[in-house]
Amino acid sequence: MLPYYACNAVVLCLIFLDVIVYGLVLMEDKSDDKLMDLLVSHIFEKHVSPLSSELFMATRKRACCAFKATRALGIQDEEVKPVLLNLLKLFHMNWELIEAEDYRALIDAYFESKESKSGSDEKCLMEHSVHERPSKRPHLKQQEVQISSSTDSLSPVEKVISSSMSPKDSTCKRASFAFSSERLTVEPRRSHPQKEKMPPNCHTREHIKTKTKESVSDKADFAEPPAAFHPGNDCGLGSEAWSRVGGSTNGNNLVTRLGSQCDASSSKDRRYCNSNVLIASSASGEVKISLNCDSAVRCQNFKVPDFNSILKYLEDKYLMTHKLVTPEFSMKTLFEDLCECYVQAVQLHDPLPNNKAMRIGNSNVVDRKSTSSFRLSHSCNNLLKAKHKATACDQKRSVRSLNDITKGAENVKISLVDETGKEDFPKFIYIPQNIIYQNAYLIFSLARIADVDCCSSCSGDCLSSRIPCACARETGGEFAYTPKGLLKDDFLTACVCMRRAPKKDHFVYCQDCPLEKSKNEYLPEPCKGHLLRKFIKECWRKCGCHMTCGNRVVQRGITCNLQVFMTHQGKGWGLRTLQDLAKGSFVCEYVGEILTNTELYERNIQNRGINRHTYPVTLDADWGSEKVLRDEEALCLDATFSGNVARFINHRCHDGNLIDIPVEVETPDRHYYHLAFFTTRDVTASEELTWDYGIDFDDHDHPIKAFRCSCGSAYCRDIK
Ligand SMILES: C[S@@+](CC[C@H](N)C(=O)[O-])C[C@H]1O[C@@H](n2cnc3c(N)ncnc32)[C@H](O)[C@@H]1O
Repeated sequence: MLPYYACNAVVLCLIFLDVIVYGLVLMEDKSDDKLMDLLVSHIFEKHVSPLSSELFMATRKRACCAFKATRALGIQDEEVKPVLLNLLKLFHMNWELIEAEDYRALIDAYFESKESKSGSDEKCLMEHSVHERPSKRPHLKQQEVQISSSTDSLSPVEKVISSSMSPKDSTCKRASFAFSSERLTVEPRRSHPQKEKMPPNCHTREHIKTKTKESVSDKADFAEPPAAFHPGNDCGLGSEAWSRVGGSTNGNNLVTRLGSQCDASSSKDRRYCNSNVLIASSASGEVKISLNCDSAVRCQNFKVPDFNSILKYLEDKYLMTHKLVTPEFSMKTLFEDLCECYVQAVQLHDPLPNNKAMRIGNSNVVDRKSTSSFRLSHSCNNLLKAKHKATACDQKRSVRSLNDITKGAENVKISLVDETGKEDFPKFIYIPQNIIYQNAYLIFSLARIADVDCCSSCSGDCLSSRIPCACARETGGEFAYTPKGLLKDDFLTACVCMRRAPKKDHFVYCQDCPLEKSKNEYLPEPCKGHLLRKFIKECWRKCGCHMTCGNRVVQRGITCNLQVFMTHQGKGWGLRTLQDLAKGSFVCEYVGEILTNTELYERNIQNRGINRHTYPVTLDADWGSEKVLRDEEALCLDATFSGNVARFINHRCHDGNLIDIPVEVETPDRHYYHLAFFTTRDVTASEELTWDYGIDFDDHDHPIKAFRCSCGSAYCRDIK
């Protein structure tokens, strides 16, 4: 209990504060007085009947709110005035239309009026309109710049950050999200040099930031422990797993509320009432997003809407307003992106064991203490990036895409997108099949395939015959594929186990290792060992079966919908699937130039010192079975200059969702074979496809030049 005098002091302080705040409100209003009066009289210029003071005041208030919304974008009232007058005329004084969607009509009209101007202003605004248009909408900007003072009243354990409108704003119809998971929105406290350089008509997020009372950067603090609280019933996420782990303060479980509140009482329009977005993550890495639109629930005749149609509606709306050019944009991917980013942000900011430095991107090693959110945003997706990037007219950011990198060479188109808009398109020649570079010794001849190695007496589909044909001999008398074209579970499991947990006897050591020999002809080092592999043998030309035979999967080429994209973890380009893939699906083959190891070694020497991605794989699956291999028989594939889409598949230590399996097609020996990628588990649309390159990060002699791994796997081998 507080003593009586202390209570009085508190009350007095509150009154004093109120007076100050009220004074500020008045001061601000006073400065606008003239303009407002002038504007309202302009509005009613042609008004014939006597104007009631109520109507005058109501109009004044609405105009005031409109200016507030545009001022938040750094636009001068004077500039908005003619636009507002025009719109009122156009809409026959219907304010609702102007106020709808956070004054979108007004803001769009303002920018459109600006765009039609000539000169440098125009150029700047054009760029602005392309890259900044989405953020013209105040509620979106709010997501990034406003933190509610109401968060102060929340318990520190919750750290739930929601937005609420200040008392001054409460009469304005404006829905606002405070996008402010503390750790997602931290910014370095520094001045922005671009701000000074910007032309006066470039209204940027930075402008907005300066106008908000309390910017995110003032609030956030990296040093604070991660927010964690029990996502109870109120957030609607109370599944067992979540509630079980919730409430702990170990930093693994996070709940962030992106709230939107507005004075419902003052808003007749239900669309602008309370809503909030809640994101929770569990220790196991799951992320759940809960949308709470209580105003919708309060609607008469409330029915649960079909979520897909809401997503479709949103997609259309965003495609229109954001002018996104990527054909793959969908709300689903946006949400997935949001989850991914959330998890990344969480991972990146988890305390590191022994205070070790944390790595962000390819080669950046930064001390945790000096880590700024600028780096965090660099490694996160563009939801976060946008916040930092779109600060000036000269900083372009637009999605760039290619429709088909294969130029028609594959059965399917493979698109490429760069959501950062910053990367040069990769330079290489797309080839759908391996080609010999120079010295590799390869003979594809029917004469080399003995009758016992093919099924000339078969017809139709070998998989449907009661007794498996000779082509199944390689896989123990059973075909590796199911009738649906997937790898059989047993076969896949055996391959994955050999790869992930190889036993000693899974390695073979060649007497005269071609890899070592290629480095030094005179004093070769002992062989480091090659992993024994399981092979698939597909039917081929000498076989009597049909091309649609179930034992011809890899040779029929890519059938799934793939996309090359710019990763957000500093890995460069990556490959993702745009469709769900069942476990055991064939994805693509690794295609490149067929080189001898000596040729590859020489290429690597030439490229030494050049900081670039490398793309070789060694075809060493059977090197142990022959005592000595001639140089021209010890082969590898290099996709650096010529290759297919597989050249974009990034490495993931241990638990990649793809596995590479050797496939014999046209040659009976195993000096040359195809390397085909199959999924190791069910993969969902938009997941990045990865495989374990099998590299030892300490072996600097490995044909794949060592890189700092940012695979994100819990089993990453490159943790130093
Ligand atoms: C076969 S390429 C993969 C495609 C490549 N990311 C690109 O942009 O073209 C292999 C190169 O990608 C990069 N890379 C692949 N996986 C990575 C990972 N887990 N972490 C960091 N870099 C990676 C490395 O530079 C590596 O040399």
